[in-house]
Amino acid sequence: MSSKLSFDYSAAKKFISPTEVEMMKKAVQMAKEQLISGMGPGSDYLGWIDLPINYDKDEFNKIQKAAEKIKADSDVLLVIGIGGSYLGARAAIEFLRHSFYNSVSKEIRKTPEIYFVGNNISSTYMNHLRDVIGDRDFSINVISKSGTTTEPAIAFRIFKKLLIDKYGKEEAAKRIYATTDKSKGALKNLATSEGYESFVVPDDIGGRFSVLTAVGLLPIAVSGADIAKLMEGAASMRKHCLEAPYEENDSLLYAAIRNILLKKGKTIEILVNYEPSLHYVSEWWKQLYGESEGKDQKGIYPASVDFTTDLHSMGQFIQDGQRTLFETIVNIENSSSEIIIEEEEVDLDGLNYLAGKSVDFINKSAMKGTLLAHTDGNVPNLLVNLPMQNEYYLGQLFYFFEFACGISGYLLGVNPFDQPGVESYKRNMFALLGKPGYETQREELLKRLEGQE
Ligand SMILES: O=P(O)(O)OC[C@H]1O[C@](O)(CO)[C@@H](O)[C@@H]1O
Repeated sequence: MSSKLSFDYSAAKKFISPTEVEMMKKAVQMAKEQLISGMGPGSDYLGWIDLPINYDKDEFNKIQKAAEKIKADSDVLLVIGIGGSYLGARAAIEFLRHSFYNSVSKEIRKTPEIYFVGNNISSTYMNHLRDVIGDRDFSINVISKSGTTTEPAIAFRIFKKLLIDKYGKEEAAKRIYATTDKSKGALKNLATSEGYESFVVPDDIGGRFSVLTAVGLLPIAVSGADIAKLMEGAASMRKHCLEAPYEENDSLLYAAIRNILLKKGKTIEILVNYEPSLHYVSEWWKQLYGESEGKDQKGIYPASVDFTTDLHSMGQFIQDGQRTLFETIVNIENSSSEIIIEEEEVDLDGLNYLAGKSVDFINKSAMKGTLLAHTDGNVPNLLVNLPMQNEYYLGQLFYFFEFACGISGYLLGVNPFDQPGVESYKRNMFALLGKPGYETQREELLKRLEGQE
């Protein structure tokens, strides 16, 4: 077993020549130089680079204390946030904790149930969540870097009322934890005026790079996962990313290879897993790469599948559809639990040939077989190997993808740290909702919508 995450593109060698990898070296090194010197575009948002060795220890202790209080006084924690203020925490909790975290008995889980809200505008979802909370004790961690995002603001208004109705204003304020900008935004103002305990999203860390700040760490700590180990893993990967030479640098090579493949018309990258617990890691990764690279009419479209589940739905397309795809498999080398297939006296289901084999061995065989089949179908397959499913290696994985994302964005010639395109839908939504200041756009949009009827 290797002691760190490793990137392996040996299965894709028929699509990529050693010369191409060598020829990318200079560009990658320049991108790295730009990134770490802060000379590239978006350099106001590079706080994540040194975060794993440079984080605010007082804030970290405060997070752990708050987590202990929530664990002690709440059956349920609501985590309100969207995008980067949601996906990292959910990815970590689903990856690190029980597959049925909220449903398993409290004796096994030992920590509060955790539900995510404010990541959609569905009244059905929110009403159903009220049913789940029932009359149990709960707390809220509301997370918004800008403090002005509509989805979490709506959910917060609704669930804050529930909390106040249950506990009264004063006690409710003690059960609200706000993670936001240190000085500005509606949420910060509310937190200050109501006296909520607050945590800071540093100015120089964008939402999608914020999982290792209080944004991710407070909910992750409440779930019982070890956030110190998570930071340790990220710190070890930071060292590797910064110090390992190009030829041995997993993150630099991943950035290089995906850009080589893009130049060959592989415009869609599918992140693949064989463990359901990685589903939200893929969702986190999609925002990281989608918001960072998809601009100026450029970028690799980040998609994801959960195998073997999706082999029975998307498998046909990947094997045989339009040849614009490549796959990156996140492979957990050593499964954390084992089931052995038992022999049955009468082999009615025809599975006795598997007797004595572990379910993980079967899963890995499915992975290897699929990798070869997809490669034969002209879909290059890359591998990101994680030795085990724990906090340390998840910290490595987060940092590995973040660093590669910065490099890859610069290779592509975009600013990987802004997201101007997200504003378009917001402007239209505000205009249609009649938000003050959007009167002219409202008229125009209403006319356009009438024309469509
Ligand atoms: O933390 P905030 O400011 O509520 O933003 C949530 C998400 O919304 C976006 O700003 C896009 O609108 C993402 O970049 C961000 O992760």
